[in-house]
Amino acid sequence: MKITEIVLTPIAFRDPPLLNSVGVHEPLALRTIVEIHTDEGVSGLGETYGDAGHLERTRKVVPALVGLDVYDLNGLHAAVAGALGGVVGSDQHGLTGQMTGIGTVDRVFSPFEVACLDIQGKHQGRPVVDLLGGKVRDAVPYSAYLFYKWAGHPVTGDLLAGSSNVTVPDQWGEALDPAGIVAQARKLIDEYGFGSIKLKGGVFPPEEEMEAIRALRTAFPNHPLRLDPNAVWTPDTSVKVAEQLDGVLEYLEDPTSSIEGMAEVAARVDIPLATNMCVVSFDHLPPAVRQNAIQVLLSDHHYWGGLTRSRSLALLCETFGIGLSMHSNSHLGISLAAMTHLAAATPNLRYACDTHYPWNSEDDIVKPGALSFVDGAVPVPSGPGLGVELDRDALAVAHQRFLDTDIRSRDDTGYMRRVEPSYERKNPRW
Ligand SMILES: O=C([O-])[C@@H](O)[C@@H](O)[C@H](O)[C@@H](O)C(=O)[O-]
Ligand SMILES: [Mg+2]
Repeated sequence: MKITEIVLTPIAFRDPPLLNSVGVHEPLALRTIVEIHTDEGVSGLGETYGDAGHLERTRKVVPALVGLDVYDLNGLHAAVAGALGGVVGSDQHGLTGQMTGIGTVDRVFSPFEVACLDIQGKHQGRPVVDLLGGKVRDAVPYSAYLFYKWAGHPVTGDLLAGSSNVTVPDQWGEALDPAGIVAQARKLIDEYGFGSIKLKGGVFPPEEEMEAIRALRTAFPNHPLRLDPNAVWTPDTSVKVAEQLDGVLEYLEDPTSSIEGMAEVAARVDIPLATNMCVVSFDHLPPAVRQNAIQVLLSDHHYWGGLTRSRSLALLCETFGIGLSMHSNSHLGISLAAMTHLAAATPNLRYACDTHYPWNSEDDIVKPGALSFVDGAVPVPSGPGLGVELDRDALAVAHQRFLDTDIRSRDDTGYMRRVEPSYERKNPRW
């Protein structure tokens, strides 16, 4: 079954002003939608990052993939590696860890692999979960992903003109203190039924973020809690926080940077440490295992080379006694479907997965119906392949948004500086 054509459509969708350790989300986030067409008339979908560098690398490999068989995933991976010719990318904002050569290949390969699995599933009349080993759960639990945030994006005349005085409030409201974070959690949990909570930290001094965690514990006594400051604490600060939140958090995510830094903290604390920053490609695993740096890995098929490689990663984690969770960046429904099929086929994925979806779902480019949240979990779409269909009108709107904006790469720090010119990026900050 040969690939006859690949269409890449860069899109932009609205994103609230979510704060993190390097700044704040811009009003629009970028993705690229991948459509693969075949000589048998079956087509498949993938979704990946939309930043300029990644888009360019993704475009670069397309000619090498046309003519290949959608069942030859090894051949496709080799073709991507060959076309990239050893190039090493960067995610610039740096929140998904340091990229390596193999990590770059895996990142570019991923949406093509997902689209090929979508085609294989449609061809065989089976959902993707069946191609990954079969369903071990009917629905995949996700966590309420909380962010400190402004009431809305600052606006003066044009969208990015930059004054912090005027804002257009969004439906989520402001969350800059424990009460705001608890209110945000309540809204997400009321609407989606989430049974776990993650707070994106690294925004305020650790004492304030611990206060927010304690407020969440009081408000939601039975919800497992996580805190993720994206590696802006020193090892000593990380140890202090871990000691004070021992018994409160199910895991502490990326408190400090590097495998060595995480190993130092892990040796001094009891609380499990999780990462989606210091172990982000296969060549990071041996040193992380040798140094006992992490207890939980947040996998992410977008940079671990797609769904089949993520299944291999799960097995490696099981082998080395590392727990498995799932990471998310801003994304739409094709990614949510892929994440759900993967998690449903991964027996040792025992933590609720992260998802940004509630923050961005209003601009989704898949037709409604296939994806829903029931008690905080997404039932595995039952249709063949990924089980989702493109909404061509919504895709056209999202592509036009991309054409109309100047944003070509995610730049949380640059956007923050337009609003607060004295903002400095620091690592470690505390
Ligand atoms: O979207 C964000 O601000 C997150 O901080 C994201 O970029 C991270 O990659 C991610 O969610 C994480 O868990 O580190
Ligand atoms: Mg993280």
